[in-house]
Amino acid sequence: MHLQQLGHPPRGGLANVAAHRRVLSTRGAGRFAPTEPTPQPPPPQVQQQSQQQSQQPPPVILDDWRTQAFMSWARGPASIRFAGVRPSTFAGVRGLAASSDIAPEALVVEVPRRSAVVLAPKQRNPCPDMVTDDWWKSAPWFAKMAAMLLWHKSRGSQSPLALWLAQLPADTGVPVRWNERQIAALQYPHLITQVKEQQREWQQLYDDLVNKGTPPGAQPPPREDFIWAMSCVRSRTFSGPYVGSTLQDRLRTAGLVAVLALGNTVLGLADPQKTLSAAIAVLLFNVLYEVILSRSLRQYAICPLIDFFNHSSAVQSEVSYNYFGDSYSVVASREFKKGEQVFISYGPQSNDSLMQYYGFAEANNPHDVYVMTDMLRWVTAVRTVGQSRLDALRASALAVSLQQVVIQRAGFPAEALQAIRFLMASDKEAAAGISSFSKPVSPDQEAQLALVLADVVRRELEQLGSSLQEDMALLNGGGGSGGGGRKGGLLAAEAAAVAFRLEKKRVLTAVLQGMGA
Ligand SMILES: C[S@@+](CC[C@H](N)C(=O)[O-])C[C@H]1O[C@@H](n2cnc3c(N)ncnc32)[C@H](O)[C@@H]1O
Repeated sequence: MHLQQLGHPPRGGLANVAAHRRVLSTRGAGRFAPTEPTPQPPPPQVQQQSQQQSQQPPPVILDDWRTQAFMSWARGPASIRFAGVRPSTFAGVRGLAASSDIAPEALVVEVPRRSAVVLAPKQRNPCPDMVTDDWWKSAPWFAKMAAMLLWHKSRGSQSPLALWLAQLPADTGVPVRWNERQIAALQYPHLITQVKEQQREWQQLYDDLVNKGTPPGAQPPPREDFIWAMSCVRSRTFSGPYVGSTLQDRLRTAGLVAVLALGNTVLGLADPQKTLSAAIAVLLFNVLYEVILSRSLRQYAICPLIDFFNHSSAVQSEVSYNYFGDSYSVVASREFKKGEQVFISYGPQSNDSLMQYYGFAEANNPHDVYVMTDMLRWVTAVRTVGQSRLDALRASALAVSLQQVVIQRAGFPAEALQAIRFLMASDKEAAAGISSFSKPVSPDQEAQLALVLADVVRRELEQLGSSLQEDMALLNGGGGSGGGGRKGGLLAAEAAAVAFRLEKKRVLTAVLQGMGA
């Protein structure tokens, strides 16, 4: 069975597993759903960026004791199969480097489910000594997985996952763990609002755990640990539709039903014909129930070693679940040369979600957008709009079309264009009603519209607090980045914020260039 990574078409894979693979996606993908305009081919600078994949900094092979212990565990007790990759750092960021040439479609990593942290739908509370069943039932998936992680951590070397846990990053680099000043450095109201909401939500989850979710006699984990665990979960989990029971579980159920049916027949408790029909009915019901169930439910998994892959939107390799092998795997989507970083795709994610959930922004990300939180403010600042026209817009179906406007490099959403055409129209034109502005009214009005849009984008750029050039100078000043988290003399959080806001400015600049402004 094949699950789809959000936005990615199913791909072929190893011949023997392809038909039974399900592709999983990283969380966070798809939360942000631009609706308009129609996707365009990537602009030239994006294609250039994709080609630059091979110009990655050279890998520095990781051979510290933690990595060595983890890799021995992976090879040994965890039975993780991998070929042609080794943990390395690239300009200070850990990832997986090709240790030999990797052919397209080669199996790169395969992790048995038993060596992964998996959350299946309706899973019973696996850590009742740490969280109550009531908390478990009401907590969101990532809080449950965080509790599982902390439970394993609390068992120290007793946990089968101890050597994997030991090498998780202490600083996940995500803005939910930043202070006010660092968040403000993002300069982008849309993400600032999202991060602050996330901080409130996570605080509430922790308060619930402390006040209602800790069993009598147990100590809740420290707040910092809980927040750290949730940020690890959100940046390392893949999810996909639930596949129901594993093949092994189904065979076990079938065996049990067969034994019961045989017992019944041998002991003469029931007519063999009826027993056979009942057994078949039970098995069919079982399979059908799970097939129906699996359509609406999701499974979540963090797979050791697969969680070392960094993201690139220029590759298509995905994480898949192999039903017959009961394992998760990554198959190379293209050739990787020895020494290159082997990336996977976390899905077609904008920098908003990459920043919020993973703590980085991708340069020239083709899926990036700019969400303008209050476009009407700029429209009315750059052109005079009569009050009655504003009232008519507010009373129409397009009332919110100039709030949270999702702007792509390719342009503006159709509803926003329609609303601005209506605001700019003469009284005579406007009398035709707002619905008549869904398409260009006249070449003159379209020319006016383009001028307004260019002015709006310039206004937005002007109030961002720094220019694209200043951000580039900040990032490049002093050069280099380090594991300790400095880049161009900036601390990791500041560097990430500057890199992020630079990309937002690139989106707006590309919009201006696209309009010839
Ligand atoms: C699944 S982990 C990948 C391995 C991770 N670099 C590590 O050392 O454990 C996801 C995290 O890796 C980092 N990451 C992934 N892709 C990246 C990229 N293209 N550039 C910079 N950091 C990236 C981010 O910190 C993200 O939260």
